[in-house]
Amino acid sequence: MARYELVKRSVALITLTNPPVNALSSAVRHAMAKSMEQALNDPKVTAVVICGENGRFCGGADIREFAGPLRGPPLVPLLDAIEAGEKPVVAAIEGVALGGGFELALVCHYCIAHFKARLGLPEVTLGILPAAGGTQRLPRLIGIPAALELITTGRHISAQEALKLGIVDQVTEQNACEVAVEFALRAVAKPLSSRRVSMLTTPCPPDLDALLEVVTMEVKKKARGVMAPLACIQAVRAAATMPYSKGIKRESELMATLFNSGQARALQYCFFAQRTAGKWTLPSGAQWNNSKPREIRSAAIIGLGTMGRGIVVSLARVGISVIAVESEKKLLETGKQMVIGMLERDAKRRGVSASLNLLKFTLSLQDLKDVDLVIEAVFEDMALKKRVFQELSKVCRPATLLCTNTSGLDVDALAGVTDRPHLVVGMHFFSPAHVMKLLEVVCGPRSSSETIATAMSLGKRMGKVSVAVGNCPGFVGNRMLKPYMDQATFLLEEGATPEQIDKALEDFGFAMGVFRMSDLAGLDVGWRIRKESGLTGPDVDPKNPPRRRHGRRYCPIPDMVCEQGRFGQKTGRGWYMYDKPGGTNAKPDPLIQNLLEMYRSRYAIQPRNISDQEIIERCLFALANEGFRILEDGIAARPEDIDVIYLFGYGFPRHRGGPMFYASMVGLERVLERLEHYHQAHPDVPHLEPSPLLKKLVACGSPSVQTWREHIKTMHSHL
Ligand SMILES: CCCCCC/C=C/CC(=O)SCCNC(=O)CCNC(=O)[C@H](O)C(C)(C)COP(=O)(O)OP(=O)(O)OC[C@H]1O[C@@H](n2cnc3c(N)ncnc32)[C@H](O)[C@@H]1OP(=O)(O)O
Repeated sequence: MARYELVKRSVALITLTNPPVNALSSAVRHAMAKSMEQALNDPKVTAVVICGENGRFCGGADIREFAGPLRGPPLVPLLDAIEAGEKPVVAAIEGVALGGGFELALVCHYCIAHFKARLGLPEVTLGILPAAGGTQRLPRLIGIPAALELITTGRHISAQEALKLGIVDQVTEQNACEVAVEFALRAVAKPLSSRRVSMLTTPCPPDLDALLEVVTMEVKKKARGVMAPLACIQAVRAAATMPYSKGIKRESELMATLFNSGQARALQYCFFAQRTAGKWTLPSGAQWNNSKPREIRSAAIIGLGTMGRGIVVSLARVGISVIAVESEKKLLETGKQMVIGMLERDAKRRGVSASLNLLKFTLSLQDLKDVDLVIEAVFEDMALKKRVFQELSKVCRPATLLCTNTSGLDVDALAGVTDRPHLVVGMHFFSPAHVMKLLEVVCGPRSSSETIATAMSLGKRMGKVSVAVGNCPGFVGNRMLKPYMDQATFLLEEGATPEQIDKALEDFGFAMGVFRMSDLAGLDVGWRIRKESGLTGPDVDPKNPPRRRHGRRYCPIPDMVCEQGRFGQKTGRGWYMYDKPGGTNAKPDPLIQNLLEMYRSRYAIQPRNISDQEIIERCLFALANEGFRILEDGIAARPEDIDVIYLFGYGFPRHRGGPMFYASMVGLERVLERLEHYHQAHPDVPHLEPSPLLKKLVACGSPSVQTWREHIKTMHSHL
């Protein structure tokens, strides 16, 4: 857990040995305390160097230990003792120094960082604060504004930025540990008092209160309802207004308010859920760690619409050659100019040169014969996609992978028209594809494990959070969206307004309520799909009662909104009104209010007052209920996968953990009881009928979300 060696006859080298990130588990803290004691008591030792094994200094506290009672030596006295010691201690930072790892570096009298190292205090992203003195030492070292920024955002900084800020003393391209040992030898004779950061006076701006007020407002706006950043601000205020001994107590009190909070549990769950999602498995036994992905050097994108353009940018910026195909010269030229502009802007932002040399634009599918992988991103029309896949089968070499960027169509039906169904997989990107982190990798029943491994690994290479899902209409994300949006429109019928529903969802933590989000996405897409599936338009069977389809409740209000040419932000009108087409400032529209009133009076619906609680319960429990069905159907392998999809693709608030974690936090029994209640009130809404898996979990005593998988006996796992 910590290795102790004497090097150069007088330097104690303490190496943290807790792979993969040398987290400060209780065993590591114990070993460190022993090693430090040995070093400080050994007269041969004149200086100490602390480093981490395998080129990683320290990833911070062992987050897994937060779930149970805290054991082992506390970190604060250990760190205080290191700082107070009479022998110089040098941190040799390679890889990462995060959280408690960064706090450890802050108590060392000197820091040497490898030029590729990253440092940061990401505790806030885990719902806590840096409680091993980080909130007290960092402001003393780099000042209040810079410390506030790092602590409230959790941003990682490079070694170069750390040098500029005065956090590290030297950046090296050599072995940081060797450089640190030499540095330590030179430091032996030097006085240490000015190197003890807790003894420094915090440089305090004259307008401290105004500064803290501005940061508080910013934080509240960015992370609505999230507690940890606000507690971080209070802790930093203590660093500015109190001596270290009092400030550290304040830090600890604030940590106590966060440590066992639901938000901290949710955020820590998100951290592990994201990592769990990468670990896909198939019923065949193939999985992430036994299936080798193919190397992808070249790719082709068919279609240069919004999605296609974003995918081209995502591929090119990670060094993959891309051939982009359009069907008409004008579309090709427009797409080309937009892609070039996007890549140039992206490169400028990242301070690199745009990889335009990797791009080729063509009107001919024949040019694709040698590429490793094709992603089709044409219009969401099955017949068109089938034609493209048939063509691709003819022109591409037999080993080329064929991927479809569809948001819900049958991937296996597309595989069926090719000569290589095992090489076909869905890659559902989210718009804009070069910005959104989520990728649903849709595994058809015939997709090979190598194909899935390749799509997952390509997603990772593009910086996406990739989740493997089964093949069913809408896959996971969009399948769950339907009951959520249905509830929102039913609530409109019953008396709510779009702004009331959106406010309730935004107060819950969504960046955008369902109606604002729909306006942004465009209302015409859903309308076209509803027309094509005979739910609205001339194909509706006139024998249907007006607000029913296929024996279920149906709300035609979204169709009525579209019939007025209100397609959302792009037309300047949707559920809200905007200053102009493309405007983003949503204002409630009296015309929508009129439409709702006329609608209710036409169908003799007596509007009622609807509470925010009902809005949240009906929208979010219906959402989670569909998630349970998805688990039953084997379309998602684990609740973590569903939650990750909603966190990264649909703006579900991270401090709530995702829809499935949220349901577990509310209590499955309560969710079941409320769904039963609402289903009784609305028996013609099948989505409100509690799923068998939910009932089963409640009958099993509502086990923790991490163990649900053991209770899912899927007969037809698609994953
Ligand atoms: C008395 C209690 C002690 C209190 C001490 C004072 C309090 C301090 C607060 C903290 O320090 S909170 C922790 C702050 N640190 C972090 O948030 C860092 C989290 N980790 C990362 O950001 C990344 O893992 C990384 C370090 C940048 C490495 O990224 P990479 O992509 O290379 O690997 P991953 O796949 O993310 O991780 C590999 C593996 O390691 C697990 N893991 C990573 N960090 C931790 C950690 N701090 N604790 C426990 N486990 C960690 C991760 O889950 C992966 O494991 P898996 O099994 O593959 O899921």
